[in-house]
Amino acid sequence: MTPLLLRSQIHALELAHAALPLMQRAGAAIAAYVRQIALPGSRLLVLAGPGNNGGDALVAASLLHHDYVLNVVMFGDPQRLPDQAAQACRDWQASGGELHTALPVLGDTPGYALVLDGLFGIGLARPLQGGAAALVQQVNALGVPVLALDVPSGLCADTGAVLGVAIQARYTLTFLAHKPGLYTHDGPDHAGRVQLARLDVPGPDVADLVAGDAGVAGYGHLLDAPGELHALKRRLNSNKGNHGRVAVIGGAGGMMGAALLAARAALLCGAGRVYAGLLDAQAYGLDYLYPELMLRDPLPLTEVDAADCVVLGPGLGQGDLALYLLEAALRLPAPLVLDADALNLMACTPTCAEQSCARSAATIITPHPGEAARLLACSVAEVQQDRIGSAIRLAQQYAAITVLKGCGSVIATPAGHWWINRSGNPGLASAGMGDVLAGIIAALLVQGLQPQQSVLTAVHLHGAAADGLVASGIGPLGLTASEVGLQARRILNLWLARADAS
Ligand SMILES: NC(=O)C1=CN([C@@H]2O[C@H](COP(=O)(O)OP(=O)(O)OC[C@H]3O[C@@H](n4cnc5c(N)ncnc54)[C@H](OP(=O)(O)O)[C@@H]3O)[C@@H](O)[C@H]2O)[C@@H](O)CC1
Ligand SMILES: Nc1ncnc2c1ncn2[C@@H]1O[C@H](COP(=O)(O)OP(=O)(O)O)[C@@H](O)[C@H]1O
Ligand SMILES: [K+]
Repeated sequence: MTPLLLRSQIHALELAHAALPLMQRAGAAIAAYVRQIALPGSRLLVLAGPGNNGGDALVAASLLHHDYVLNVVMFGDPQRLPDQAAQACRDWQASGGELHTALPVLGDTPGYALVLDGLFGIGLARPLQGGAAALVQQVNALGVPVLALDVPSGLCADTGAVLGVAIQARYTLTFLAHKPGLYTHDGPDHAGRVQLARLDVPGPDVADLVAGDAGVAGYGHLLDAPGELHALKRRLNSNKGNHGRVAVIGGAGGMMGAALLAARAALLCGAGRVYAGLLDAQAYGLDYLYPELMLRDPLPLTEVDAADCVVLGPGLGQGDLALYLLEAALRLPAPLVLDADALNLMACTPTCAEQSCARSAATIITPHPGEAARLLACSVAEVQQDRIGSAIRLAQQYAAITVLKGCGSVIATPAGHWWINRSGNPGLASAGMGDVLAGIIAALLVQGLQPQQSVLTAVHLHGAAADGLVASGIGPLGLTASEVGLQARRILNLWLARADAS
């Protein structure tokens, strides 16, 4: 899996390799990339900021000078550039290059083929305001493809939060290592296609030694592959009893669909037996589409007691029975997946955190940002401003593997390990998708994957299913959770066959 480094960890890597000509290498990588995407002779707009990100842009400008028409806009005082960037600036001027202080008016001359955004990189320290914000807005309004250098200016490399306003790039060439902010929250909307230029610096072993902020164990990983699936391979001589029992509890009045979606997804992803304990007194005794499901009254907890994994929450409601079931489930010795209303109930029942921390089996919580905000007693905006930190805090507060859902779902463990999922698309932004995810996690878990591996694989599979459907014209508009469950089955079996063949 691809490492993701926080800014503090990138700085550690940079320090460890300070003797290398990194800015020269970054400039060369930019120039090579530009040659791939812009025709020689075309006009380029180069934005150079007040730090080393600007230095990178200026080195590239010098390298591209002979083959392109370049307009370089310097934001900030060139006299106050850091040493290497100041040298890059002198080199640019020595080669006859001009520095503009504002976007040149082009008049009748042909427009820009490409903008190189070297305003701010990982040194962005506060929201863009005034001249910087205006420049970014002007550039976004040009409607010209932008190549962001390292990070789109205005985007926080650690969190993917837009600080004021941010460059809307078509491409991002990022240096040394991938940054989490490119892959979660607003990052993917601003970064476009991301490519890494390692600058001939070996992997992030050094950064491994650097603990991030409080609670962060080290660098994270981009979840861009399914991982080890060997445990899912079935013996020829197997029976349903070998493939685990999932119990889904939820489906109060008007919300039975949520529990059925989770239960069906568990069935489709291979669980040997799936029970659905439905709170709705009017619940049908049968799921006509999937009569394989065993629909029960959630009380007594007989099937639940025997389950190898319990999913509690889809359509659960927040009444007295729901709370009773939550507290009973927290006492079960089986792994537990808590979603939706189970999380809302936990947020307003302080004893649940203590109960969750005391459990011997794995606890998995899958909040969307709204549920996470309730659990952390903060606003959704605060959760989103720091999705990695929020996921780790939740994992620690509940001693639970946590999936903070949304664009670039963040998975975190109580030990502070973290991942960002790369699969998925906004077709998933529709009702019922979270229920399907909970069911998939449980199915993988009861079939023998370890809890952490179940969560990572399920999250990636869920997104990959949506991506596969969108690629075949089903979605993003109108993609349904039921279709994602079916496609997850197809992809999981393909992954398994591929793993088997290799
Ligand atoms: N790491 C490496 O190994 C390598 C790094 N490289 C490159 O260096 C980049 C990091 O460079 P960097 O540290 O100089 O920071 P950078 O992003 O240019 O910005 C800092 C400047 O911006 C200013 N500033 C900040 N926020 C602001 C705001 N809101 N509004 C206005 N101003 C603001 C800030 O001013 P101050 O906060 O001091 O007032 C300071 O002047 C990195 O992204 C990569 O491109 C490559 O050369 C390859 C090797
Ligand atoms: N824009 C998006 N990009 C990628 N994944 C998304 C996006 N929006 C939603 N998802 C995914 O879809 C699922 C939605 O879950 P949730 O919000 O709990 O839905 P529901 O409560 O309706 O079941 C999560 O797995 C989430 O990560
Ligand atoms: K930039």
